[in-house]
Amino acid sequence: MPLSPRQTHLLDLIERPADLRALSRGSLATLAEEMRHALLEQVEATGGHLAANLGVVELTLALHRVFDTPYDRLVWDVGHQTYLHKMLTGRRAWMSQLRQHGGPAGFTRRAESEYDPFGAGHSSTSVSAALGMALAAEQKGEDRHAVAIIGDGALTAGQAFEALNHAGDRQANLLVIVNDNEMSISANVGALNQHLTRLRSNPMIERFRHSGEEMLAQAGPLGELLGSTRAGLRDGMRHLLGTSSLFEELGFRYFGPIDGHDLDTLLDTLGNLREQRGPRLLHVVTQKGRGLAPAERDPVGFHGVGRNGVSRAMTPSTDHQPKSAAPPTWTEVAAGRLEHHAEQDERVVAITPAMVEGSGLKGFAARFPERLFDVGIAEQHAVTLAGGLATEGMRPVVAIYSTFLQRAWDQVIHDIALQDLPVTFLVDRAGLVGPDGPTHAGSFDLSLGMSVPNLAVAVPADAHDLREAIDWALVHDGPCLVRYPRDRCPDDLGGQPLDKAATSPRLLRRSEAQTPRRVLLIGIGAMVERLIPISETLDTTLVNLRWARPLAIAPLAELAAEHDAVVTVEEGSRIGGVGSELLLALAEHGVNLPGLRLGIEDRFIEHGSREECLADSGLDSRSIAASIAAFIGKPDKVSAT
Ligand SMILES: Cc1ncc(C[n+]2csc(CCOP(=O)(O)OP(=O)(O)O)c2C)c(N)n1
Ligand SMILES: CC(=O)[C@@H](O)[C@H](O)COP(=O)(O)O
Ligand SMILES: [Mg+2]
Repeated sequence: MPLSPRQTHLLDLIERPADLRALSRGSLATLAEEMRHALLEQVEATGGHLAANLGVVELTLALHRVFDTPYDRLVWDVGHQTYLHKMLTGRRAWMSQLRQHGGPAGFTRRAESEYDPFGAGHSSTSVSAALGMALAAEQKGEDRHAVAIIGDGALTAGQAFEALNHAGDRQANLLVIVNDNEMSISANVGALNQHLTRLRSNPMIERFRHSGEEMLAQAGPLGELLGSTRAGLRDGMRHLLGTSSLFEELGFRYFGPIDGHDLDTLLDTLGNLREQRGPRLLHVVTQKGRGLAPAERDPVGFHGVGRNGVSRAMTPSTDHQPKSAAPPTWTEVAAGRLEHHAEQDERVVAITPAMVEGSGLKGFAARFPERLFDVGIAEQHAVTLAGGLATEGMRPVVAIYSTFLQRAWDQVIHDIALQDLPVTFLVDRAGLVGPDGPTHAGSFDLSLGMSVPNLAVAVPADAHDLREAIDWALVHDGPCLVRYPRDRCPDDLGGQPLDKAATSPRLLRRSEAQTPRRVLLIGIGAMVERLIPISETLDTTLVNLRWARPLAIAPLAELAAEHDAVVTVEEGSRIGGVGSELLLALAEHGVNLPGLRLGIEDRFIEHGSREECLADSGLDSRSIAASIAAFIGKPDKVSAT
């Protein structure tokens, strides 16, 4: 059922937030309606993060109405809920290319607009960043507001607490807005979430607060005098009732909870807060998916949707749709093997930092609910928790995206590898992810992992390798990282092992070319599949490396010695990656050949489709073939040694 176009008379008037401030207050409810509809139309056309945006229509409008943006700084956490913010800040027409090559990013981005004072994509940074801005304003003597808007999910991360801890102590001039919709991507978890629920569901506090404030208002000048101690009175009441908020204990004045869809309440409350200084926290209750019934019912399914995702949701589904014949994703294959092991071995437990769905753990959750730990957005904790479990003989598996693991490399090194603990890391979204862009690209797990002692690193090229790697990891007496991309997974690319080790590379093809043009092409991970036709066309030998650590250097050196050049291809940072390590190791083994390393270039790759991102880094099939051909076509270089 296509979305019916609707007029957006008021929204059409808004080029900048200043235009919004010029509208009559009475027209704002209509504007909110228009914004919600424009959002649906836009996500229908482009896909993107829908449910979180539907939940912040009124909040976004109210913030830009009350605060003097961009002079006042709005720092949105994660940034996945900023589509309306972008619409109101001069990017509405451009949004038709959202997350596409050359279009606006799906997150905030400094380079995009002066209204995006801080870029994000990873969660829980907003309070730190806004605090930095508040302290800078203090240093420079500027009276500007710094406002962090953070979700209840993002609030579960350690960094958010670190920032609150600092801000409360400094008594910084900072407003933190907690956008509480009781959801992370999945239902939110944790004791803090329960604390927010208690705060939400304490009408007694609200009654006391309102009647107390009314009394003060009616007391005229005396009330005003007392008004300065109003926060103190309120704090006292909360203490008396035993419902003091954690935030007050940390030095913030706590306001709310208020209904984040009630525009009048939002405007009044934010207006009042704008007149105050010091650390303030406003608890706003919103509904993820608000205004689109299917998204309200299923905010998890509507966290992110593809093109036409809105109209599809509104079309009654037929249960007879043909099943897709496409191969499974890497995520599905890995999750299936994990479940297989969990079935066999009760020591196998899975840990996810708030990515149950994305990491393919729904099946595991249903089958082994007691053995799945969703720790919230807490990557560092997830890793060290696994370490603790491993010390007690469990076989923990941390299912994590490469990009989010970046948060926890100290834990991987210090807590896991240094103690040689048997923790398995299923590192998903390794490589270029596409529309989420550089904030979410998994470019660094290989170059980081290559240098960590004790850490085994599997780079499976197909489902067969992936299953074997997980099998190996779960009996190995030490840590192991298994990495794979956001893509479909080929079943079995075949090939012969180079030696008897379980971690041996596989030879897929032998070159028939004569010296001096015999090239050994070493494919790393998911790149191997696209190298098969290239190696045939260019007549190279082709090896599927399978394991980056341990690196099977002896059989590889033997094979390389029969060649005149070596080319490595990996979907990870070229700098310090597997290719670099391999070529150096070969040289140390006396095989000193000209080498070409293909990998993610030394710059951040912009968003686009996954194929466009690969092309941007020279890793699509055509570019790889061209690079190798150019390399082979330089006989001087090839014959130089
Ligand atoms: C460090 C990090 N871990 C995980 C994610 C993936 N992620 C994106 S949004 C999200 C849920 C955030 O929940 P919340 O902050 O409450 O925002 P909501 O979507 O509910 O508005 C998660 C887990 C991320 N972006 N960054
Ligand atoms: C905003 C965020 O970080 C997630 O929602 C992310 O976009 C999910 O990515 P996948 O679609 O790859 O699971
Ligand atoms: Mg939330």
